[in-house]
Amino acid sequence: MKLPSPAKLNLFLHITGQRSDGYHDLQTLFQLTDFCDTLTFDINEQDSVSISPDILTLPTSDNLIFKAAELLKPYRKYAYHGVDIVLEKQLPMGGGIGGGSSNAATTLLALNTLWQCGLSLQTLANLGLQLGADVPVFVMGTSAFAQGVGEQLQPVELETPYFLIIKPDCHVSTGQIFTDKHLTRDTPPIKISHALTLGGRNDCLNVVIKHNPEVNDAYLWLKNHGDAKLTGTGACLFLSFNNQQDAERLRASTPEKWQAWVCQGCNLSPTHTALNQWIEKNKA
Ligand SMILES: C[C@@](CO)(OP(=O)(O)O)[C@H](O)COP(=O)(O)OP(=O)(O)OC[C@H]1O[C@@H](n2ccc(N)nc2=O)[C@H](O)[C@@H]1O
Ligand SMILES: Nc1ncnc2c1ncn2[C@@H]1O[C@H](COP(=O)(O)OP(=O)(O)O)[C@@H](O)[C@H]1O
Repeated sequence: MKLPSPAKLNLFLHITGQRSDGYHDLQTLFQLTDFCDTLTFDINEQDSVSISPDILTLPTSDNLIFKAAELLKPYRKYAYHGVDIVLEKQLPMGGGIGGGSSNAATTLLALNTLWQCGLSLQTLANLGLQLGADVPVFVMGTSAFAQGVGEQLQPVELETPYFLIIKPDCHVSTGQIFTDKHLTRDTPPIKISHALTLGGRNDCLNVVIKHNPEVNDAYLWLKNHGDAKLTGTGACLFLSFNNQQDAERLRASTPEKWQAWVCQGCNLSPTHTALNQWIEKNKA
């Protein structure tokens, strides 16, 4: 089973409060995209989980793909079933586009079918939340307005523009951003109708820029060309376009020190589209 694993963008990200466990309450608009990793799953009968090729900076036991598979093991129909997974990585890691969370969600969705676990999407999303706040949106598989830490999801139909995504050459620590005392933590909650018509801003932007001069440089450059935004806690920035040619043109002139990609927004996750096709094709 070969499935795409998409990136998300946070079209805005408001921090509305802080919980007693230290985590922050958010309101965000998740837009799914067609910018994807690819995962191939091959069931084995040795009860083992393998991931190839190795990622030098990421031991297998820390890989969210491995953690997702281990989380699903108790629900397998046959306890001897394992899986060999090949990961074709395209999405930059730790860039605020949710690649790790997306890979975890794709693994939960694939193995729920291949291991015949029979869990509902909501149960898979609840399980996935243990791995990261962004896992549920990828499991549920639609662009969504999210609240809580990102697990209270209301599916939405968004426009599907093209995006230029750029990645400054630095790694933003999400923990450092959320512990900065200057972070805005009291944005008044908005209603979904407001979110869909008027949008919002990214409350993390100023703190991210303060700690990461490379993000500041890239933000200033992108801002010259339109309404530049930060996704999640960065480091990636993005700009939307009505047509692909304009996005490609700006990508071609992006300074070489920054990675840059063009993709399109989508309302249904490419994982779900491919999984549904696989299920249809493999019906007995
Ligand atoms: C900010 C968001 C928005 O989509 O995206 P990313 O930039 O990571 O993609 C997510 O909510 C990121 O959630 P998640 O992926 O679970 O965060 P982690 O990297 O595990 O969080 C690192 C640390 O940040 C703090 N943290 C994280 C999320 C949150 N809602 N409140 C927090 O206070 C916690 O101290 C946590 O230990
Ligand atoms: N399969 C994976 N792909 C990417 N990152 C992973 C994966 N498994 C674990 N990680 C870890 O999760 C961190 C966050 O990754 P990612 O979801 O890509 O970024 P972000 O949370 O910034 O959107 C990475 O820095 C990496 O250490």
